Amino acid sequence: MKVAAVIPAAGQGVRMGTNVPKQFLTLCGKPILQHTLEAFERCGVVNEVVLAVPASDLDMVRELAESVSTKIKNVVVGGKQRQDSVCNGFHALDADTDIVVVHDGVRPFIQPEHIEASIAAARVDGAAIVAIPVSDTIKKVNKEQFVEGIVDRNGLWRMQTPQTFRYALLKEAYENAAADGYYGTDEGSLIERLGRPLKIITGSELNIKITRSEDLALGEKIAELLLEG
Ligand SMILES: Nc1ccn([C@@H]2O[C@H](COP(=O)(O)OP(=O)(O)OP(=O)(O)O)[C@@H](O)[C@H]2O)c(=O)n1
Ligand SMILES: C[C@](O)(CO)[C@H](O)COP(=O)(O)O
Repeated sequence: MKVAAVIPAAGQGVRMGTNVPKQFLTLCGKPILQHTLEAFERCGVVNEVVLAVPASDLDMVRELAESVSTKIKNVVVGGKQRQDSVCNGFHALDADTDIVVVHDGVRPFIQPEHIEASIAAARVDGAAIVAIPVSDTIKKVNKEQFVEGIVDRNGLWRMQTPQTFRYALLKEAYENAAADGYYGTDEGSLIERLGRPLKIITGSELNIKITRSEDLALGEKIAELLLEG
């Protein structure tokens, strides 16, 4: 079985507000993207890794990636939106790939067992997403920041990555989305449009997406916690 990971890391990091895109910021002494690559290096089931990065960082990332990972198949230029970047990475894969694991470059605390669980589920069900159940009260809030109403949280889960698919299914999902000009915030939404099942794997609260500046301090603590464990 050939398993490939596509890691989108071509975002601007607007919400982080730094000049350097957040995937290259230092967390516990190394770039965030390096932590992510090391997690995939530790995951024995993944055979190869494709990265999508900003055009201006292609050479720098290729050097970094090849120094920490033995699995780099290609480093490609990302696109305008996250979906474009993942799609560019997908097109760098061989057609005999069985399973594709999509994982945000800025989720550095993914544990190999969650990657493996998503792969095992995708083999059976075609598509699997790592997610966690919502544990707060959820309300709909308007632009003026007044509550419009409560949302029943029963059955609500927060989607993370990895999002893992059989190659042929993801290919069909991209073709379908491209034909309709559809953009989603995750790959799972492209599968939903096809009406295919999506299995949910329970993940971890520690698998945060580094999005805003406060996530950097939180990330340092999570890294300490994982090192202790
Ligand atoms: N055009 C894009 C946009 C995002 N990403 C990647 O998708 C992941 C999750 O996206 P997000 O957290 O939204 O990152 P940014 O788009 O960089 O953040 P922002 O929306 O704050 O600009 C990140 O690894 C990011 O680099 C990408 O590869 N290409
Ligand atoms: C794919 C994702 O990580 C699932 O939670 C998320 O949607 C990506 O973040 P973005 O802010 O929508 O780019």
